[in-house]
Amino acid sequence: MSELKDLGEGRYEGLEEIVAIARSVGWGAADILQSYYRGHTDDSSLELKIEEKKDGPVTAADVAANHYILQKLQEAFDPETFGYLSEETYKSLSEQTKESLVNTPWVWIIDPLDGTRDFINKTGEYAIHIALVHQGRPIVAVVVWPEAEKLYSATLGGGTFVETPEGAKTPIRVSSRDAIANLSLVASRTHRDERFNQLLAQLPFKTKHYVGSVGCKIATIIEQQADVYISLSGKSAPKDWDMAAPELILTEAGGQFTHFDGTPLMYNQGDINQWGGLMASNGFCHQELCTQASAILAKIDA
Ligand SMILES: Nc1ncnc2c1ncn2[C@@H]1O[C@H](COP(=O)(O)O)[C@@H](OP(=O)(O)O)[C@H]1O
Ligand SMILES: [Mg+2]
Repeated sequence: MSELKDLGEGRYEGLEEIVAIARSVGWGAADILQSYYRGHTDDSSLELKIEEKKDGPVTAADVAANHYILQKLQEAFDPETFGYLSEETYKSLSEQTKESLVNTPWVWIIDPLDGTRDFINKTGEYAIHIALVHQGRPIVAVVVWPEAEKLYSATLGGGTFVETPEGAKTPIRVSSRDAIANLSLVASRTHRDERFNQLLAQLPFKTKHYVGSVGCKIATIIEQQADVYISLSGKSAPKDWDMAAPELILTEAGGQFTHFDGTPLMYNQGDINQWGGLMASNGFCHQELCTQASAILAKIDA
């Protein structure tokens, strides 16, 4: 691999080579997840074992895809230089390793199976997220939606592309709908408490859809089937690996992705939770949506 260089001011050298590797790893992981999803029952090693954990279910598919992604990335990107923050392995890291990860400038943030609940329930809405962050911000991202046979990839400043297993890589952009009353919202199917439902009920969107997996929700926005995704933490919050790759594929496709107060999401900061309200949109009414959501929440909380 040729050298990855930080040229300053958000410019990098070597991102194209890196995203090419991440894309190939993304397709490989999709094959693994699909063999579990399809349930090749003649092969008992592909049986879907499900474990209910505090943070939700973990399946044998999560574990197998995680193993494959880490192995492939670590072969290409020296673990001496690159940190690895993955949903399936984070919990088992020692406090010392977690601390040194925070001080590592280049970190791969991986969710081998986002939308595990939907994977188990066979809605087809599950995704693989692979992002490289530099000093807390994403610079390379891959999101694969296996059941749609689509892979989305982005590099900072280089745009977002979509590809199919046999097709060419083509640029993709968000919709140009620019009035809130014409926008369609996508939100979580399962992570919604009463406060979040009240917020959504008071926002004047044209339509509301509930889709599993953050990667699939952001994919529906860059495919122009929706325009806005909102996340609001409750007792629990989504994590770095849920947001890092989807964020970059949206912003490089022309959208915006921020906290309700307009500040950027920061990753690998020690607390892997992404607390509070997060707004992802096609960009046209972003500021107005953030202002409205904050005002509605302030009333709900009063
Ligand atoms: N409020 C919340 N608390 C905890 N996790 C959340 C969350 N909102 C979203 N997530 C995580 O984001 C992913 C997509 O969730 P959803 O489909 O509900 O949008 C899931 O990841 P995993 O499936 O990787 O565990 C889920 O755990
Ligand atoms: Mg996830």
